[in-house]
Amino acid sequence: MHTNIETRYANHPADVKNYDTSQLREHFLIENLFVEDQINGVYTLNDRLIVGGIHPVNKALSLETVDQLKASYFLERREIGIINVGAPTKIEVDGDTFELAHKEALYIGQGAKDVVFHPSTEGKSYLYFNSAPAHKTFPTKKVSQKDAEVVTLGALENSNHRTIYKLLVNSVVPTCQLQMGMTELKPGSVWNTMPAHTHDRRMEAYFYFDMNEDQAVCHYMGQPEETRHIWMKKHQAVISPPWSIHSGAGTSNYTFIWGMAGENLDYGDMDTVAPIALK
Ligand SMILES: O=C[C@H](O)[C@@H](O)CC(=O)C(=O)O
Ligand SMILES: [Zn+2]
Repeated sequence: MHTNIETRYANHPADVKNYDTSQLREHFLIENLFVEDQINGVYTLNDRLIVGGIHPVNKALSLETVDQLKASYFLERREIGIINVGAPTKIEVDGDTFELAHKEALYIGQGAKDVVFHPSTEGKSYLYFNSAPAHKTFPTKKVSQKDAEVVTLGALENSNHRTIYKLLVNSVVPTCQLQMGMTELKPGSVWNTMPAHTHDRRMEAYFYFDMNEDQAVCHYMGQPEETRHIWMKKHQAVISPPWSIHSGAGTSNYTFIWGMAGENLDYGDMDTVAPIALK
């Protein structure tokens, strides 16, 4: 076995209000996604999303089923989205090989039995994934930044100039409930998702990368009138419950991956909160 998936329960906002720093980190922060020759992650009871990292170095790693699923194979009742945050690498899906360049995504539909992640021959293979329960099989598809729905938001004057690549969204690839994409901040811009928002219909997970090891991102969460922060390093992820804002400010620019699951596939369904309304 090379897979480690830890269960995290969902939290009530009235309870989270009383969490200290270590409790906030224990419940929401995901620190060790990339361990050599392992698949590591978290099964959150927020919409049952699995958030994980795959780091094959010396051997290929198969997507094993885990206890939480009580399924004979991982994708028996699930779909998965994978984004390459490392060197170019190969993923095999029931005998078909997909070459994934840096920042390319792969959607694998429910029912795929043999999924194998290979070490990179050009550097280190780092793959980040989100997986959600699925009721139907949609075709497996590779998605590059050029296939994405792209929007550029913000301005350098507000330190939030950024490009959003909607990779695994329903205008690009049909999915049951998973949506994933990547947001790149321009040099000099540090704020993501500002103005912030909530979407009670969907939970979300953020994963920060593309930054120097000695830089950090201060991630904001909580109800808009009761916010908290979690300091995060490169290659860490954080769970955002449906009732929480999810926004961050870095000590440099960075890129992050967002992934959602829940009630709808409507990216635009969000309740925006003005900066001056936050507490
Ligand atoms: O619900 C959507 C997600 O929070 C992100 O796509 C927001 C984001 O990338 C940004 O504004 O920088
Ligand atoms: Zn969001």
